[in-house]
Amino acid sequence: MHIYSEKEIREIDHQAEKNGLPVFTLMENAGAGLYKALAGKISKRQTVCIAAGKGNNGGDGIVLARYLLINGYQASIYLPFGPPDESSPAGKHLAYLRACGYNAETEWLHADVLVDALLGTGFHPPLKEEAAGVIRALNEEKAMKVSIDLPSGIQADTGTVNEGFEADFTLCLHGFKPSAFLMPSERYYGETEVVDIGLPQTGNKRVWSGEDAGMTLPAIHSTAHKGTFGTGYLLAGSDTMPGSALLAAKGAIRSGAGKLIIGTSRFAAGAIAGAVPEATYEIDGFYKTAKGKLPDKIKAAAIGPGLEEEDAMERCVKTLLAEEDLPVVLDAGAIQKRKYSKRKIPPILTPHPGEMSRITGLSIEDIQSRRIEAAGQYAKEQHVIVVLKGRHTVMAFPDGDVYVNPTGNAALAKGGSGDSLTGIILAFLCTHSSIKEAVANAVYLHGSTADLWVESGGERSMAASDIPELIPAVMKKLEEKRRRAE
Ligand SMILES: NC(=O)C1=CN([C@@H]2O[C@H](COP(=O)(O)OP(=O)(O)OC[C@H]3O[C@@H](n4cnc5c(N)ncnc54)[C@H](O)[C@@H]3O)[C@@H](O)[C@H]2O)[C@H](O)CC1
Ligand SMILES: [K+]
Repeated sequence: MHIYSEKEIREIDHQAEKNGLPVFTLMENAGAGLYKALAGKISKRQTVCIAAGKGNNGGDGIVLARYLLINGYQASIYLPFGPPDESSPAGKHLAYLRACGYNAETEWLHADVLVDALLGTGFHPPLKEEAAGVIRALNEEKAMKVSIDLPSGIQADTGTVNEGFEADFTLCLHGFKPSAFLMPSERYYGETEVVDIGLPQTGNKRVWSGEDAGMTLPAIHSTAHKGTFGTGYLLAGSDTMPGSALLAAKGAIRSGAGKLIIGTSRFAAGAIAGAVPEATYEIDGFYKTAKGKLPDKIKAAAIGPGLEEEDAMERCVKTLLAEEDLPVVLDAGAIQKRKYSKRKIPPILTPHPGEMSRITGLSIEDIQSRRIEAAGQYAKEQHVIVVLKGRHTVMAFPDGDVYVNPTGNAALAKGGSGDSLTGIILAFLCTHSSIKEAVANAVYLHGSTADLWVESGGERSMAASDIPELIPAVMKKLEEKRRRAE
């Protein structure tokens, strides 16, 4: 399930045209694919009105109308801005439809099913008043509402919306557009489905699906012992925030960390040791690491939950990053504005939008309106892995790959939920051989705990401490997915 920006879609179309597959043909494929997807959702008793604009999005709607009519559906076409230019691909498809003998054009948009083919990736704000009026009229209709590619009035790449078609579902062509994962634009999409139009998938941005997680979760062999996966080192918790270390540690233990050393204050160790008897403790590990000392033979490290930014932090991070082969997660207090040099294993930063704003200098609003782009840019520039938390957590890698997480909900919007995520990532860095898969699966698993919670509990009531307790059931589901993928 790939994600393409407007620019990428334009380049893909251009390449296809150059290589012999013109937009006219892609439009034909789009219409046929849209028909297949839509026919399963509607009946021949229902009337379908396709509101088509003058661009290629409208052309897709015109081809869809032909397939519906050929197959006995009651379809009509509404052209509020007039017919497309005769020489354009959409204009040629309209001429072909007319030549087939169908008199489908109407001035009447009332129907059981309304298809929005007004504006697609070619829309650039501000929305003209004429188009806004049509979108408003469509929204007022009581009908099943379907958008082609993206809801009209929504931009492909940003989440900002002034006025848009409110779809019940959207049939996305070739792949998703970033705005399907941004707020508030996401709300206008309704349910989404990708329609294949015969082009190879070439992008480096995609949704990290449950299938991906199942395929990449490592198997546990019967010969495994506590040392099989190596030791995780967690630098977390302080006298005032001992709970952060607890939440991260429990996340790590429940996610399969064989051995865990927690570097924390004496007070915090005393406060949490009873709840995490599996771990060993490095008292004042933070200050020891700041002085250049690390426990022997650690496989991965995470630093930040429950730690304040202070002078020793920079020295501590420096010690960790000096170990070229050591995967390191930087969270909370360890996320500061700094320059990273290229490293064999890129540091993994887990900022929420506020922290992302602090380290990039961009406003939170700007980051949120283009999360995929903002995370991707920082990851490339700084040679780091960015896990930009929030709805649809974005994972961006220095090589340009970006994964968007489909799991999770507002139940996770609580203090402490990020601490558990850090622990889960730490455990997965120990158990996975691929850093990318470790990060993506950890984020997927973390979000899935909230999805499981809302099956029986209210979003509001979930606490961060519920996350580790929900991991075993979610892990079982993932393990089943893994077995099915074998
Ligand atoms: N590879 C693919 O995915 C393919 C997708 N297809 C479809 O093509 C559209 C994009 O088509 P394009 O012609 O570039 O643009 P649109 O149809 O989205 O829009 C052009 C249309 O919109 C008007 N317009 C632009 N901005 C505004 C505004 N602010 N207010 C009002 N009107 C505006 C403009 O004047 C034009 O009339 C993509 O979404 C897919 O649906 C191809 O069919 C095949 C390949
Ligand atoms: K549309």
